[in-house]
Amino acid sequence: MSKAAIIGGGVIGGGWAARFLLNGWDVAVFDPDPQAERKIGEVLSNARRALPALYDRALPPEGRLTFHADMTEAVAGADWIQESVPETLALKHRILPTIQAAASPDAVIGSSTSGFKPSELNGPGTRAIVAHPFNPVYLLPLVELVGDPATCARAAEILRGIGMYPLIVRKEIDAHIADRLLEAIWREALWLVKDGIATTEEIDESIRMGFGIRWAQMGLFETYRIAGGEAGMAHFMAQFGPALSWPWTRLMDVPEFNDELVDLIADQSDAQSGHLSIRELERLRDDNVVGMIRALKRTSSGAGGVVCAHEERLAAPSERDGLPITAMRQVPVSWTDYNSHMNETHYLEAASQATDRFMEMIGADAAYIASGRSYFTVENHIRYLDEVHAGDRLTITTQVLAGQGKRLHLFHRLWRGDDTLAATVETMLLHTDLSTRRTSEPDAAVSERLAGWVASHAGRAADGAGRFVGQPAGM
Ligand SMILES: NC(=O)C1=CN([C@@H]2O[C@H](COP(=O)(O)OP(=O)(O)OC[C@H]3O[C@@H](n4cnc5c(N)ncnc54)[C@H](O)[C@@H]3O)[C@@H](O)[C@H]2O)C=CC1
Ligand SMILES: C[N+](C)(C)CC(=O)CC(=O)[O-]
Repeated sequence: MSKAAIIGGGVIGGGWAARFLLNGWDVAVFDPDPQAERKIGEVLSNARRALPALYDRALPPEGRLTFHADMTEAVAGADWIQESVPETLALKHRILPTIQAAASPDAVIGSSTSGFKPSELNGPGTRAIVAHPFNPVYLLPLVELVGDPATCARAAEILRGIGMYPLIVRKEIDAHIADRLLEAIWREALWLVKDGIATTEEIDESIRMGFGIRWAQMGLFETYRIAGGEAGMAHFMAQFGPALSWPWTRLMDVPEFNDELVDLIADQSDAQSGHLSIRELERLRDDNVVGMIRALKRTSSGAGGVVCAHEERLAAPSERDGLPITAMRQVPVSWTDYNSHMNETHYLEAASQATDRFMEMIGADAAYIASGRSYFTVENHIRYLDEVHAGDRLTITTQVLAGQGKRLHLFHRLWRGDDTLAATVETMLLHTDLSTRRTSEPDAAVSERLAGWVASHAGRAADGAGRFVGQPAGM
């Protein structure tokens, strides 16, 4: 079991704790704030409802969370130590030598700093790298890594293992890459509010109704390439380049940071969002982010591509009761309904995932389908046996009832994490030629693999198979 030590458990430390914990790491937290345990508990309960919802496979079982009054005790034996104390260089200079002294020689020591360079953070004898994440750390994959190349390479591999996207910054620079970009927008936004051009709410609308949606899927340069039309990037630059010297920007100048500016922004922000608590806003943000990343999974773009790659790495047991496990996943909140349990449609969605996996197992995989052959479902019978709730782990086994010629007859069992049989889904499929859309014989290799499964499941009981709707119990 791997262990992470989180030094400073505020907004970002809490997010790191959740990211590691929900990916099966043990997590030890040191934070002198007496409220730290409560705050991390609240962040964790938001993370538990959001992170598994990105995945169509189950995450590993959660690790163990401990809180420590002594920093060296938290750090002892950790494979990854993440410093997330406030953004003050003097404080980081006090903390890092203590971490270094207690750390295992090969532990990665990361700092969440938004802006300090490794050469500023490290003094004699400390060897921290920058591992700068984005809020919410448990959902957003990006981590900027800055520092010693060998340590960054090792850190990158660990971060991929917990579903993150490490971006190694080629040369250290104040505020790394993303925060330099964010700072430019932040500065311009502050000017617009201070000068009475726009309110905080209007600026937020200008982002979320337009370019904010674009950026999640293609970033800046690819979007602008498209904006150049068929002539592409060179044309885009020729057309909009002159604006660089027009009065479109005040980026070289910053508004004076004083109480008046803080009050102006804070008052408008309260008017805009003060009717929701921070935890409510976090849940709203998380639900939206999950929905967007799931949409990006369909084209394996951006953060969606990172989740797809991570999903491939998530190992699942292969067998239960002598039957193959064809799906293992957690139930997202979005699958539940007004009765506070998993809605009927998603029993079929989960079973359909199991059918797809079984098709892969007999060689009717993506390449086979691309070659013009597939299976079409012609009938399903679902028995809803018990309730399933958000966050429950579902394990699905698949039994082959018949598999000769064009016919493939499957019986899926949906097991809840507490070993309760929650549903069975009986599915009949017919092999189909995708060019004629008519049934056809599978190819010899698929038939042969299927025959192997038929033989190994022959004679097994399948309680509940072959039932019809309305059939009295016990019949
Ligand atoms: N808030 C954000 O959006 C982001 C912040 N960061 C960086 O993460 C770091 C932490 O920022 P936040 O989490 O926002 O701050 P925060 O104020 O929410 O949390 C800081 C935590 O550190 C604790 N702390 C204070 N002194 C400590 C000490 N001596 N030892 C251990 N813990 C101590 C505090 O009790 C608090 O819980 C900063 O370096 C910041 O630049 C990075 C990415 C985003
Ligand atoms: C405002 N901030 C500089 C602390 C922001 C970050 O560092 C990253 C983020 O999550 O936006």
